[in-house]
Amino acid sequence: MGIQITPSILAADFANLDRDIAAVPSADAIHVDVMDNHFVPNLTIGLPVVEAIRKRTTHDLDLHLMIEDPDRWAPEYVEAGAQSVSFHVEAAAAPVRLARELRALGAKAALGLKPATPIEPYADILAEFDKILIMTVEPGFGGQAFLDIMMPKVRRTRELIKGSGRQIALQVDGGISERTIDQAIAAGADVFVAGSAVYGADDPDAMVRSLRAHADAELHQNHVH
Ligand SMILES: O=C(CO)[C@@H](O)[C@H](O)COP(=O)(O)O
Ligand SMILES: [Fe+2]
Repeated sequence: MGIQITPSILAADFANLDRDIAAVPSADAIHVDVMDNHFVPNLTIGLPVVEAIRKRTTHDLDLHLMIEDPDRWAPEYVEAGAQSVSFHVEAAAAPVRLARELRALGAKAALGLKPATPIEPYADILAEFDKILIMTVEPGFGGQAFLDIMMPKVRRTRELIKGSGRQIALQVDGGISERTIDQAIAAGADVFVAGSAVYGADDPDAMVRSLRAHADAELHQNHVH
């Protein structure tokens, strides 16, 4: 599977999404944060904007739904053109049924966990997912400080993934930068969301490549995965 760097357009200019998505050709996918002002105290974009983005880029779209009632809405984001849809376990009524529905529609299904949500209760359903998303900030806003206290959970999740014998990606989201990515990779993450680090850089695409180089170097040094 390898390392993946997925820039978050939450830190882009929402009036210039076309330009800012085109500014990161080295991205493995574009991370799109959907917030509904209920599951998190912030409001971003929804289906019409995802449909519009889909027409403007050939990159995969990695949807991160921070919304209530994902059981109702997540499949619609596959119809809108997403290749991967993450929903939060704290919000889902029937996470296994929803994961199966997303996969049946042809998308990857990912299970998201807020910082205070432990992974252990979900050990038996991990194999239903293509990816686990461990939040390394409280969801809702970009530009927050990386929570290094989440690294034990990332390690435990990597162990559970190994135990499952499946190819399941492990994504971290929040506060990822050249300074913090090493800790996350050492803990076992292989997919990295970066918003402010990428779009706050003078050259966003150079930052994507730099983050990947950091991750590759740390991976080879530690042989963690
Ligand atoms: O899901 C979220 C925030 O809730 C993220 O995807 C942020 O967009 C990451 O931004 P940075 O922490 O990298 O600035
Ligand atoms: Fe996100």
